[in-house]
Amino acid sequence: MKISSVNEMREMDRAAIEQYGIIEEILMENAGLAAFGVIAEQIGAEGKAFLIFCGGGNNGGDGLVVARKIHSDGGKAHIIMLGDPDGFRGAARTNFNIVSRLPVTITRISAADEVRGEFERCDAVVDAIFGTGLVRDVGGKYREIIEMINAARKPVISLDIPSGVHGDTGNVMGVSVRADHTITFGLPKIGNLLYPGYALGGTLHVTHISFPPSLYRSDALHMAVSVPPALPPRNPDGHKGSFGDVLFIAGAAGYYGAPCFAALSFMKAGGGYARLAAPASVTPFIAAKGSELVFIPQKETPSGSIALENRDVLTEISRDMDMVVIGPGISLDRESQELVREMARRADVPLLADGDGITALCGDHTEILRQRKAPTVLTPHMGEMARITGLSVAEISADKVGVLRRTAADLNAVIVLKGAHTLIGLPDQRVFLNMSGNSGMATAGSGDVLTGTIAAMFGLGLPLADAVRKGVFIHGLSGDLAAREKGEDGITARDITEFLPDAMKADREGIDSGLRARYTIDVIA
Ligand SMILES: NC(=O)C1=CN([C@@H]2O[C@H](COP(=O)(O)OP(=O)(O)OC[C@H]3O[C@@H](n4cnc5c(N)ncnc54)[C@H](O)[C@@H]3O)[C@@H](O)[C@H]2O)[C@@H](O)CC1
Ligand SMILES: Nc1ncnc2c1ncn2[C@@H]1O[C@H](COP(=O)(O)OP(=O)(O)O)[C@@H](O)[C@H]1O
Ligand SMILES: [K+]
Repeated sequence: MKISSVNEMREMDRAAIEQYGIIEEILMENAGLAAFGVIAEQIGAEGKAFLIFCGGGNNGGDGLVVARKIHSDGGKAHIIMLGDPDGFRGAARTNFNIVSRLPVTITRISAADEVRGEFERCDAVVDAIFGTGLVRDVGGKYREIIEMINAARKPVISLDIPSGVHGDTGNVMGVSVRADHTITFGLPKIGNLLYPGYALGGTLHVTHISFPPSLYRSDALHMAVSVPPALPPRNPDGHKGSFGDVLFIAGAAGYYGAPCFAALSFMKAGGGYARLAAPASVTPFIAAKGSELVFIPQKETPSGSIALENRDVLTEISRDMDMVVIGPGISLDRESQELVREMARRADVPLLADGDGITALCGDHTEILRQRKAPTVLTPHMGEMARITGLSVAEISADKVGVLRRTAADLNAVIVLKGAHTLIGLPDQRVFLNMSGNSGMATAGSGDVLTGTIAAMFGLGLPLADAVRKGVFIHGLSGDLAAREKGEDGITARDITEFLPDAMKADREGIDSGLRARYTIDVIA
C-alpha cells in the first residue's frame, strides 16, 4: 500500500474533484461512512452516547458526518465544537447545516472546563479536531481538551490521524490524542505510520474514500509499506557458492560480537559461504562461537583492529565475492577507518557498510560513495544518519522521509534508516516502510544481525533493493518470533540470530494470521 504526504493527499483530493468530478461532499461522506463502520463494529451505535469533538476544518466536517450517522442509527451524538462553525467551508459547511437541523446537541465551547462533566455520560469519543491541516503546536483550549480526552479513559476513535500528530512526520505537535482506532482517508499519511504517531493512533484502518486506484496506486507516489517479494526457491542442486559468497570485514579487539553476529546471521538466514576477515588475535574467540565460518585472520594495528596493509589481499578476495560487508565492530582506529575507505574505492562488487564502516564514509568522504560503480548499501541508525548528512537528529526527525530520499539519491546508495518502522530509501527516490520488528530489538548487536540477513537475501538471489527490503523484513520477523516466545524484554541479538531459520521457514510457508495482521493495514471496503 502506498503512503502519502499531506501535500500528495491534497493533490489526490484535487484530482478526484477536478478530473473525475468526485465532489468534496462525496469524499467527506465516504470518509465519515467508513469511520462510522469502525465505530459500529467496535462500539455499536444504538443506545450508545458519543462525544464528537470537531475542529473548524474539514476534519471537523468528517466528524459531523459521523455524528449524522450515529444519530441515524439510533445513537446519541453530542457535537462539541472547538472551532468556529462560521469558518466551515464547502462540504463541512453543508454538513454543519444538516446537523444544525437534526435533534443532536451541539455545544460550542470556549474553555475545556465547559465539557468536563460530559465524559462520564459517554460511551466513546470521536476525535475530529485536527487532521492533516495541523500547522502549529497545539495550545490553549485545544491542548486542554486533548489532555481531557486522554484522561477520560473512554474508547477513542480518531478521524484521519490522532489530533496533534503531524501528518508528514508522525511527531507530536505539543500534545496529541491517544486513540484506540484511527480511520485514515485516501491513504495512510506518513504520520499515521511513523512513530510516535503510529502508536498514538491505535489500530489503523484505511478507506480509499472511493478514489479510483489510478490515484491511490499512482507511480507518482514514491512511498509505500514494504511488502518485499517472495524468497526465491532454493535450487535443490545448489552448492554453497550458489547461496551467496560474502566477505565480512569486521571486528577489532574488544568487538567480538559484531563480526560474529553479522557473519553467523548470514548463514542462519540461508546464506551459503561466509568468509570473515577479522583481526588475527580475535579470530580464535569468534571461531569458538561460529565454526561454520571461514576465517581470514588479518594483520593488526597497535590497537588490535584491522591494519591497512591487508587491503591488497582483501581487494583480491573481494573480486570473487557476491558482496562485501564492511564495518561491524571494525572500530574507529584511524588505519581501519582508512581501510574501509580504500575498500569502498576498490570493491567492484556490491558493498554493505554498517556501524563504524559508515562513520568512515561520512563527511568529506561521502564522495567515495558517489564515485562507486557497484551498488552500495548503508544501514545507519539515526545517529549515523546524522553523521552522514551533517544534520542533527532533530533536523532529520523533522523530515525523516525527505532527508532519506535526498540522501539516497545524492549518494547513489540504498539506505536503511533503522529504528522502529525502519525506512528503506532507494536511489530512485522510492522509500519503503517496514512493519515487522519490536522494541526488544533495540539491543546491542541487533544491527549486526540485520547486515548478515540482508547479505543472505542477496546471496539467495534477490535483486539488491529487494534483498535489502527482504532482509529488513525477515530480521524484524525473526525478532517478533523471538519476542513471542521469550517476551520483548529479554531478547538479545543472539535470539534474533537463532530465530532466523524460523523466520525464513515462516516466510516460505506462510506467516501466521496474528503477525500477518500486524504487518498489513486494514482496508475498509
Ligand atoms: N482525501 C482527503 O484528504 C479528505 C480529507 N478530509 C479531511 O480533511 C482534513 C484536512 O482538512 P483541513 O485542511 O481543513 O484541516 P484540518 O481539519 O486538519 O484542520 C485545520 C484547521 O485547524 C486550524 N489549526 C491548525 N493547527 C492549529 C493549531 N495548532 N491550533 C488551533 N488551530 C489549528 C487551521 O487553521 C484550520 O482551521 C483531513 O485530515 C481529513 O480529515 C475529508 O473531508 C475527506 C477527504
Ligand atoms: N523500537 C524498535 N522497534 C523495532 N525495531 C527496532 C527498534 N529499535 C531498534 N530496532 C531495530 O534493531 C536494530 C538495531 O540496530 P543498531 O542500532 O545498529 O544496533 P547495534 O549497533 O547495537 O547492532 C535495527 O535493525 C533497528 O531497526
Ligand atoms: K483527528
